[in-house]
Amino acid sequence: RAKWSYNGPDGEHNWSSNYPFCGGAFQSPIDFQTHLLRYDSNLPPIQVQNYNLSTNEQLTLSNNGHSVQLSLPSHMYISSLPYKYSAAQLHFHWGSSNQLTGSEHTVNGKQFAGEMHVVHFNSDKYPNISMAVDKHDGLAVLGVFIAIGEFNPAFEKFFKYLNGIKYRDQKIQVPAFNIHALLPSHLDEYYRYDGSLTTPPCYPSVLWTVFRRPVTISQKQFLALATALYASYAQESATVPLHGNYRKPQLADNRVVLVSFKD
Ligand SMILES: NS(=O)(=O)c1c(F)c(F)c(S(=O)(=O)CCO)c(N[C@H]2CCCc3ccccc32)c1F
Ligand SMILES: [Zn+2]
Repeated sequence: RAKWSYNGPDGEHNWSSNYPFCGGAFQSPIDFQTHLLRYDSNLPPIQVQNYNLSTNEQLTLSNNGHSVQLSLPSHMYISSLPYKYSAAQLHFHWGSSNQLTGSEHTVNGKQFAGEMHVVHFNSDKYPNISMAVDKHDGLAVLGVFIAIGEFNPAFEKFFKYLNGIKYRDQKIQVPAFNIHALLPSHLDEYYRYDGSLTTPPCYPSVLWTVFRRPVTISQKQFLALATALYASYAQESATVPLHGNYRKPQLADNRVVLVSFKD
């Protein structure tokens, strides 16, 4: 597997030389420009099941060198889509300590401070995410914009452990908690389009649902996320900070973005 990063010689402009899909169609993220949007009254509110995990369950929090990810049990799922999509993991994209612009999707060019992705796979058709990841109906990702505002106690449930996974491939077990509390209000208002993984191998296998409303975390919480982690291994002398891990918006081509809200 070729290495890739968000800047330098292995940056996104060169992803397609090792990962051909990254130069293909249906790429994500995109800019939700008003003229691309089409209201669809048939889009139901997003419904999720078993997101309220019990505290005696444990989740694996890890630094994979590209993001901070939290493993999720497959008994969590989305029930309002044409297939059952079971949870796999959630992870984040952010800017840097002085750049409050780290979201992947944007709204009329507006970038939020960060973005959370809850990755699910089609468990009606595939036994696990590895079998689903490159199929056109394989994945469904919930995108949540992150804005700076009130302190968010739900995010603190795992932000407080970030110093235990400062370096690449470090992982720790953390007590599970109510993942639903990480989602914004109004799960009935969202953008919907067919797209891809936003990291290599960029498979065009994702049904994207990006909620209209952001969640907020405090400036202090955002700084912890933006400054705690390294993309480099613990024993490496040259540390590489992990920040700015967002792909730029891709061409929408003639894709329509459906929206579940009118105004
Ligand atoms: N933005 S995004 O497209 O949602 C997105 C990321 F940005 C992202 F960094 C990851 S990663 O952390 O796994 C690092 C690089 O793949 C994923 N992983 C997914 C897809 C790849 C295979 C796989 C296997 C198990 C669990 C999750 C995933 C990802 F889907
Ligand atoms: Zn992501």
